[in-house]
Order: sequence, then structure tokens, then C-alpha cells
Amino acid sequence: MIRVEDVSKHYGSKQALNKVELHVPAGVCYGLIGPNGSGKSTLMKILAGVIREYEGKFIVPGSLGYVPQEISLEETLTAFDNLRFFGKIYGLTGAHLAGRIEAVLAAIGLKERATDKVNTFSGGMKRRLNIGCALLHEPEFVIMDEPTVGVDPQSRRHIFLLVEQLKRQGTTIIYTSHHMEEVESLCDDVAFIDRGKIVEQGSIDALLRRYAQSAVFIKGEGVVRDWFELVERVEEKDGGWLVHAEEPLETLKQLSMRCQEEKISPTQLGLVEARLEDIFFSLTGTDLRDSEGGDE
Ligand SMILES: Nc1ncnc2c1ncn2[C@@H]1O[C@H](COP(=O)(O)OP(=O)(O)OP(=O)(O)O)[C@@H](O)[C@H]1O
Repeated sequence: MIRVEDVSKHYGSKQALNKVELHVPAGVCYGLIGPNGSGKSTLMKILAGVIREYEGKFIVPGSLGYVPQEISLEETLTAFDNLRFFGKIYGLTGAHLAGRIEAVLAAIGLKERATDKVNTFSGGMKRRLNIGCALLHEPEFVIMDEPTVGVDPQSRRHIFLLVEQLKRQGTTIIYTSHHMEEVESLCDDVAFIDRGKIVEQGSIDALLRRYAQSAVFIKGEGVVRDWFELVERVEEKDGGWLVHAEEPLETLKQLSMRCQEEKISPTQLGLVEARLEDIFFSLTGTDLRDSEGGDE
């Protein structure tokens, strides 16, 4: 388990992290979600040993691979030579290093391009190589800081498959992103960070059960605002109505009966699953964070 206890970080007078506590169980893929400037990269850099000045403590029991948010490759070298460079930094040599480079090239889908220089690569290929460099020494823990920024759908899919493969091998992964659907589909557990503070953490299933309620969506000619007089929260959305109700199934039944009574065939009527995004906004609000410091 990775344990982070009371970690704070200031950049001058700016507080980037405020007494962060994080418990990442071994073998899980752990999502860290937060808006721009919330402190995700700072926390990842502390865990990776890149930032050495901070308060508090943390324990990472075992070997660590770090995929930084910024592409950290030597553009004038080939993919192979970049991997060899990082492999040597991790202490690999000889046949073991050669074998690992081959395995990583296959895993990141760059076998055919191994001898091409990085400056001829697309954004997605660079991202994949950036990830590969962190996997050469088969680390027990991998930190991936926004690994899908600026990649096309094909590379994105490849990166997801790679994460799935690492999970199957029992690697513990911390995956930061502000794409909640990515975290929802890849991760088992999640922590929400906002303005340098962890506002909630736990298993995604449990958080969805605890916070988010399913809603009912109905769309169709003749379905009007009056239908929802007794419902507390109803929003107009995509030309229909999103109804947040205490008992969504009961609401669904009533709406279906109402449609029959009024002889209306809705174009859409169904339950809308609760999403991580709903929880995140309910915990942090929807105000823009633009004035609070931008990207690094
Ligand atoms: N080297 C630095 N010097 C001064 N302030 C910094 C530095 N690095 C980050 N910050 C500030 O610290 C806060 C946290 O930044 P950080 O990069 O950790 O956030 P983030 O959640 O990773 O954001 P993003 O999603 O944009 O990558 C921000 O307000 C940022 O402007």
C-alpha cells in the first residue's frame, strides 16, 4: 500500500497541497481526479522524488515507475536509444536490458518504429514511448500523470489496453486525469482533489452508491414542465427532461403510465446511471478555477 500522510507543499506563498492523506491499496488502479491547478502533478512529483521540498511523509514500498505529464524524451535519439537510456538509469544491463526493451516496444506498439528518431513521431507515439520508459524495470508501482493528453483515439485506446495489462500483472497504478470517464472505466478506487485538498476518496462503486443517485430522462413531444410539478429537481437537457428523484424506478413507472394515459410515445424514456462527474461537481462545485494558477 502507498501511504501519503499530511503532505503539504508551498511554492512561495502559494499552497499547492494542503495536508494530503492518501491510501492506495496494493494492486489497484487508483484514479486521482482534480481540475487544473488542483495539485495532482505536484503530488505525483513528490511521490516520484522529483520534488524534494515538502512537508509530511509518504511510503512507497517497492520499485516505482513515473510517467511525467511532460514528455521527457530525447527527440534526436531513436525510440530504442531512449529506452536504452532509461533502462540504464534503472540499472538494467546486457541481455536483460535488451529483452526488456523488446518487451516494452511490443507493449507500447512501437516495434516497427524502434529505430526511428523521436522527432519523427506523432503526439500519441511520443506519449506511448514516454510510458514505456517508466516500465522497463517492471516496477511494482506506476504513476501516470495525465497519460492521454494530446493523443488520438487509437493511441488512447492502446494506452488503456496497456493499463489493463499492467493491472492484470498486479501492478499498482496511480492514474491522474481530469477525464472522469477515463478514470471511471479504468480505475477501481478514486480520490478527488480540489485546491490542494483531498475532498473524498474510496472505491468508485462505493462512492457511486453513497453519493450519486440515478435520474430518469424523458424526451418526447407533449412532455412538458407541468408533469414534474411535484419533483424537487428537474433540469431541461438535450431537448428533454432530466428528473432527479428519490425513487428513480418509481418515477420511471409513473412517467411511463402518464405517457400511456396521454397517448404519447416518448422518443426516450429511461434511467440515467449515476456518474463520477456528478459526485465530483457535488463535492467541488462548478465554478471555473481559471484565476487560481494555470498549467505548469
Ligand atoms: N513550479 C511552480 N512554481 C509555482 N507554482 C507552481 C509550480 N508548479 C505548480 N504551481 C502551482 O501549484 C498549483 C498546483 O499545480 P499542479 O501542477 O500540481 O496542478 P495540477 O492539478 O497538476 O494541474 P493540471 O491539471 O493543470 O496539470 C497551481 O496553482 C500551480 O499554478
